[in-house]
Amino acid sequence: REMMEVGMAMKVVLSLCCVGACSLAIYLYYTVWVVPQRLLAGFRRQGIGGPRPSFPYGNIADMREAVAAAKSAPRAGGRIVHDYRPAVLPFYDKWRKEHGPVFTYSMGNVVFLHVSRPDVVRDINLCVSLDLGKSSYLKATHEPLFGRGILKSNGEAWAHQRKIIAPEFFLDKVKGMVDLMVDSAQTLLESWEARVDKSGGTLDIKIDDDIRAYSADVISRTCFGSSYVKGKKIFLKLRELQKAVSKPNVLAEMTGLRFFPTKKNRQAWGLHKQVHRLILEIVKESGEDKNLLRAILHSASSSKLGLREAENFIVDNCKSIYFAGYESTAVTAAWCLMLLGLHPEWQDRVRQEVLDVCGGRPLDSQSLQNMKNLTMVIQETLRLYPAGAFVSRMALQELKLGGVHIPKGVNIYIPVSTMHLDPKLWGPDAKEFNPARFSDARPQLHSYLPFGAGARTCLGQGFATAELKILISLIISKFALKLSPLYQHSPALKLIVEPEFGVDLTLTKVHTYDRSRGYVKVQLN
Ligand code: HEM
Repeated sequence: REMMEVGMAMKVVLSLCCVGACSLAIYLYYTVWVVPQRLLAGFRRQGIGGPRPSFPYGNIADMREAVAAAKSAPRAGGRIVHDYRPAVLPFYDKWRKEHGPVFTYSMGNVVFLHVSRPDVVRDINLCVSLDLGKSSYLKATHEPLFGRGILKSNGEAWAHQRKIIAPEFFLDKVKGMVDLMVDSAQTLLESWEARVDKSGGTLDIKIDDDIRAYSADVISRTCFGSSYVKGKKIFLKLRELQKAVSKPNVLAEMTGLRFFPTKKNRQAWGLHKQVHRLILEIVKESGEDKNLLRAILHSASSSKLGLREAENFIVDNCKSIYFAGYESTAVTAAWCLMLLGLHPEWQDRVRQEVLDVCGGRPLDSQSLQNMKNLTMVIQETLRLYPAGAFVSRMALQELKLGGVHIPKGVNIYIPVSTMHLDPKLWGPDAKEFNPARFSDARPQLHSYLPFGAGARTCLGQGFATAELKILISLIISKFALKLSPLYQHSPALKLIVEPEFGVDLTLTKVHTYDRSRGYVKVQLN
């Protein structure tokens, strides 16, 4: 009898396990396949199609195939092609040809709406509702890098962070940072000058590390009141962290589970802990300067947050600023110098302009404003090489934009380069470097998106522009640049689009700075 009871109990347990396993399988099938299929069917009913997804990864295999094919395709025979889409996002080109400028695709159970139709983009730009948030795709993968800081948060939490951080980048604050930025640039200029002199007047140089150090120094000093030397470890760790999380963790994205101790996860968690500790050290040592760090600390201490939450609030927002303010500006400066190296005629125009505007006086915010050619060169760099490949959003509630009904949970991706290279918007020379196109006041307001769109637009835009103008004007007024034969043009999408092998330039000194006479032309042999 006892044996029978044990047997019965075993049967019950087994049956429960079977029921549990079946329910889990049905649940997974429902979330991974049925829900996204319903969303896609809803779009098809509106006449919006897209590539057919396969179970369970959607269109990921198609995307990988297209990337592999693009990698093995022959290069443009040494010619520099500014359109980075075939190299970086080859699948979009194919899908856009097949399905038009608005189409759907899926990655795992996440549904994407690709939008490159100007009227829909304009509506996204104009939408200020909190129901349109940041895309949650890759949130699990990127968690160690951004946490719940301003870059990735949504709703009231985001609005609160934006209110604290945005005023620190208003124009009057940026004006007050110009001297610090010029100071940071001196280190780079002096080191390049010494190296050019040492090598007999001309130097081949890979510029990226020096430019990153400049950008890191600017952020450290202006926002955190500390020097790059102090912040250096943070930047190095953040860059490692960026590399560690630059590939999607598909399993974590599909299941929401991030606790598998895979090698990549362990590496990212370790780096995250180290950065957390380093940022809190900077906080402890910070003085009473009125800077961004003070504003964040003040907000954390006046909110009703527990110690742990307050620390996370501080660290996540500092990490977001370190990352946002450092990478994209450094990469944009590198692309800009590459383009000037290719276009000596624009280099001459900018050099002359700097001499005319400054006349040997130190740079200030007014002279930066008067540099029209330089402004156009930077705008054109950001049009051809926008660091952010997409503007990404998510419908946190059901929305209607540009006449398209978008259900809750759908991710909206605007491919920035496609908007920037559209010949209907920018003319037949859209793929060429022609800064003069920006001589008309703000062309293509809603289709020029290097700093994003609408309520979530980059709040460091004025800061970044000042920082870029200072660096480029000082470099151009001292050196003539030529693109080195060592340069390999290969834009690559890491988290942002960067030159895969860096930028190699040949520098020759053209002016030297004399305290009494300002910039003095160097006599070239
Ligand atoms: C050339 C340099 C830069 C480029 C190309 C750039 C680009 C962008 C882009 C595309 C976005 C997303 C906007 C959107 O989704 O609509 C963004 C957001 C942001 N950027 Fe920048 N950025 C640059 C420099 C900076 C700097 C220097 C800072 C600060 C020091 C900064 C701080 C931020 C912040 C905090 C956000 C998040 C805004 C929010 O979600 O409310 N950026 N940036």
